[in-house]
Amino acid sequence: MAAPYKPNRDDAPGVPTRRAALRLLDAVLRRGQALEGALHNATQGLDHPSDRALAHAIAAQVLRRLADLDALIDSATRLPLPDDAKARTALRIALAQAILLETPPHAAISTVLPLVDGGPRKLVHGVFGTLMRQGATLPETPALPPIVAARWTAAWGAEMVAAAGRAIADQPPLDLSLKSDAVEHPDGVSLMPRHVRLPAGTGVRAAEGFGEGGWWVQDLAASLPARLLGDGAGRVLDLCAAPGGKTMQLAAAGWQVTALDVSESRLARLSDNLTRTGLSADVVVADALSWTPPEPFDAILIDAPCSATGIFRRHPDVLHRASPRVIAEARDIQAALLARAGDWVRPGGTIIYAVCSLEPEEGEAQVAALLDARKDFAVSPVTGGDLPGGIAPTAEGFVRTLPGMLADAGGLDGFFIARMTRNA
Ligand SMILES: C[S@@+](CC[C@H](N)C(=O)[O-])C[C@H]1O[C@@H](n2cnc3c(N)ncnc32)[C@H](O)[C@@H]1O
Repeated sequence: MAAPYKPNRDDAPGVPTRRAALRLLDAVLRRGQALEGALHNATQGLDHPSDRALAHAIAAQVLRRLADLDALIDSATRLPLPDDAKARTALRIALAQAILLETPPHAAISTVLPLVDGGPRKLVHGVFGTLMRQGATLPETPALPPIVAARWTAAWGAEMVAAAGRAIADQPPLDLSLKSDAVEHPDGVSLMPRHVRLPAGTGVRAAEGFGEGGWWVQDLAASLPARLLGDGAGRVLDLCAAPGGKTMQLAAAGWQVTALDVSESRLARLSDNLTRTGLSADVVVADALSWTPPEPFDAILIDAPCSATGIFRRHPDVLHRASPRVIAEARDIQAALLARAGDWVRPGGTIIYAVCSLEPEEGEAQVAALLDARKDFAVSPVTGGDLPGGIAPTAEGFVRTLPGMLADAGGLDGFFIARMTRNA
């Protein structure tokens, strides 16, 4: 972990926030950290929550529009700046503010120039000035990082890539999962039973019924895996459970839930969520790669750790962190989890395998490998009735949500989900 940051006392107002944005971008783009995970360290020394929020917003906008911002910068420099040059990142920050966050250009550049003190200040000033004089704008539809665009074009086609670009431009709506349709909840659009969709930017804690605990925030796609198990029919293992969105669904549906996760801090959030919603589960802190259950379960839900490229709308950093190495590492853990869990479900029992990833090797390929290796498992095909209107199962009976689906209703995250049963 990077050493905590020490503030520079000579900084003019506004500069520390831009320094924090620079550290955030450095953490994501150079060290492969998650944007949310880097926030605490990178914003040390910013006393006001609004400054921390601004640093976060600037970094998130840069990550959303990185390819387009870089194209602008390259259009105004004779020799391309190296990808990881501080001058390039400083320009990305200044341009994102001036073009996307409505910061007056003089404020956008004057707060950024100190970031390149002792370096190419003149160049940064000159490139920014040139672009502002030209009235630089960004394309209406954001471009994806070229490596992601190439990968997704190969896997899903050009139309999906265009839809993913459009999805980056819009703030996604807020989905709630309800404990039951009878609970108090804010008014919104319901796309399935026990679901409500609210406009983007709705504040959660102030929303109706938060204190009563009748609902929790969960993207519509993320609610599908637990729905596929139906009403409680015995003991279920929620493997990789924290922070507990699916645990709460399963408990609310009447399952006796064992919620296991390797992360103690994330499980603390799961316990808080259970307390707020008045639901219960047996919570186990353990590494699923070494833990063994005392007896088999009736069902297992594996919401496996993954590259998380399906949640790029809310977490644009995933687009830049999901390198081939990261995807390959996730794939190895997923295969090991699936292989172990196969022995933990009773004959006749069900496994749900889910990943919030748009990479086929983490989804379709994992299930194909399991079905190949374990002849005692078969797909239990998902039907249209299990899914929101407008989404159909794949020909194999899986769920594959992609950018572009339900676009008119606000879209949903990218997920792969399979339901399999072990032969009795
Ligand atoms: C996709 S998240 C789970 C989200 C959760 N199911 C929900 O709906 O709120 C994946 C989880 O896997 C956990 N995890 C990763 N490796 C693990 C392992 N070897 N054993 C148990 N949990 C693991 C992570 O700590 C993380 O909480």
